[in-house]
Amino acid sequence: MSSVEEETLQRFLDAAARGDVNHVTTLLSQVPLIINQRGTNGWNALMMAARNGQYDVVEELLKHGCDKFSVNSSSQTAHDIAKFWGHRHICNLLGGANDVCQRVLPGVDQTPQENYFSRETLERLSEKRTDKSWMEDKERDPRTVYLLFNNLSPMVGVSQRDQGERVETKLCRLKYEDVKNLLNKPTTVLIFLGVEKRKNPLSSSTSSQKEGTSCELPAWFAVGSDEDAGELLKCCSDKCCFLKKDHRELLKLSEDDAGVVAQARSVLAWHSRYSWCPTCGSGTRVEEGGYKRSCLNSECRSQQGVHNTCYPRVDPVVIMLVIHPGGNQCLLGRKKIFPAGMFSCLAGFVEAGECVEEAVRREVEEESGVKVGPVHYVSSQPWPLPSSLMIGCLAVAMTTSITVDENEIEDAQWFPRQQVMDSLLRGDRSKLSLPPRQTIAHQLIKHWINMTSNL
Ligand SMILES: NC(=O)c1ccc[n+]([C@@H]2O[C@H](COP(=O)([O-])OP(=O)(O)OC[C@H]3O[C@@H](n4cnc5c(N)ncnc54)[C@H](O)[C@@H]3O)[C@@H](O)[C@H]2O)c1
Ligand SMILES: [Mg+2]
Ligand SMILES: [Mg+2]
Ligand SMILES: [Mg+2]
Ligand SMILES: [Zn+2]
Repeated sequence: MSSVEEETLQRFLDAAARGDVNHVTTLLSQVPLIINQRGTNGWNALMMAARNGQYDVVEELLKHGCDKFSVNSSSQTAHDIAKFWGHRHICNLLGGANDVCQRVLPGVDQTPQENYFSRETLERLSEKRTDKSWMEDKERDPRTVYLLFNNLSPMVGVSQRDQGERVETKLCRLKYEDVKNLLNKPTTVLIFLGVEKRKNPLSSSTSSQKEGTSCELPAWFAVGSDEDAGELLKCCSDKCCFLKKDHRELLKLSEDDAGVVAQARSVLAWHSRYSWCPTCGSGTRVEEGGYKRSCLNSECRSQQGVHNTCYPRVDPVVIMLVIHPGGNQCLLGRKKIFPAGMFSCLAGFVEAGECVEEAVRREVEEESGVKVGPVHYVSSQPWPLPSSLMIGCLAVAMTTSITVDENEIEDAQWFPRQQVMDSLLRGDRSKLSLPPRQTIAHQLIKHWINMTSNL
């Protein structure tokens, strides 16, 4: 960032903190990108306004589409900051529909929580998946956006930002002309992801109007190909590459891009693992915009009734922060593959014929020997590696002695709340390091800390 840009950003942040709406609006019209930029302390304008109770500025920034989920270096959102400083009116503004929620569901925790991989920037329009001619028109439409995947890795461009401090990984958005030859190849898989969402989803009053307008909007497709990566990169004129096969690379995307990748990658992973009919072993045909594989054998049992083998699968996984009966410690474990010093929430696949609460109790007891009583759902997260749905819970321990199942985890311990806070909020990783903010494990831990700190 040049010194002029730095100075403009400082003036913008000061204006937000002071509540000078006019100055904020003027600077926004001159430098729109400034809206989410963060100053030296990691705070953006929304956080500054939230800290100082500047209602009008918060309203103006939201109107201009600022990112209300962005976090400062202590992992706090603007909502966390407003809550901490007691600005309830700002919490309501940042929480959106909280007032209505309080009225119809009194007592329900309203802390807005959006997990990485969860953001839906597209309207899936599932009813259009069977409309072949609409789909073909969309495929050829020059406004249509194509995302290209090679062996499940998305094609990205890499751009430097913020004086090289932060490197942003952005999905390459290709056009029909770029991919049309690839689409003709028999091994290419094409997935209809949806259409772009309208700016104001509440604006149309009837469903027929909604139908009319949504269908006009630009469509997005994912294209999966296992051909030579070097050849595929020629589809794009910009400098780009395929993300490395390390799952941490997927955590470098923006929230918007991560949401689309979660959808595309899970469906493509299903195609790559389920090429043959799981019921009779025959070949299959891709249908419904990539959301179904039908068996080619007309005698196959999967042709009758609804067969879940024909649709992309989602595997439920429970992930839980277990709280000590004393209330001031939580149970964290580590797998051998974790980086040194890192501990996380316990987790495990839900088994057939098992409810979420029982899966939590069973997995915790299997892995740590601790018996769990009440279980409370907090939030969920799609985890596209390849297609888990993480179901995040808080659970209360009934016993405290730990016996680690060494086949699954290497260690499990009770950690005092203060030590967890030091790591989470102050970045002190000398005694404990936690998973990054993009994981629901991190968000569950943060949720517990927030819940119990009278913020
Ligand atoms: N987003 C997060 O914060 C986060 C944190 C922890 C774990 N996870 C994910 O949750 C998943 C499950 O956690 P875990 O490994 O502790 O589970 P787990 O404790 O159930 O143990 C995994 C074992 O369960 C068996 N298994 C049962 N059903 C399975 C299925 N449908 N697919 C694959 N294996 C199955 C396999 O033997 C596997 O080795 C992990 O794969 C990981 O990717 C995500
Ligand atoms: Mg387990
Ligand atoms: Mg486990
Ligand atoms: Mg298990
Ligand atoms: Zn079959």
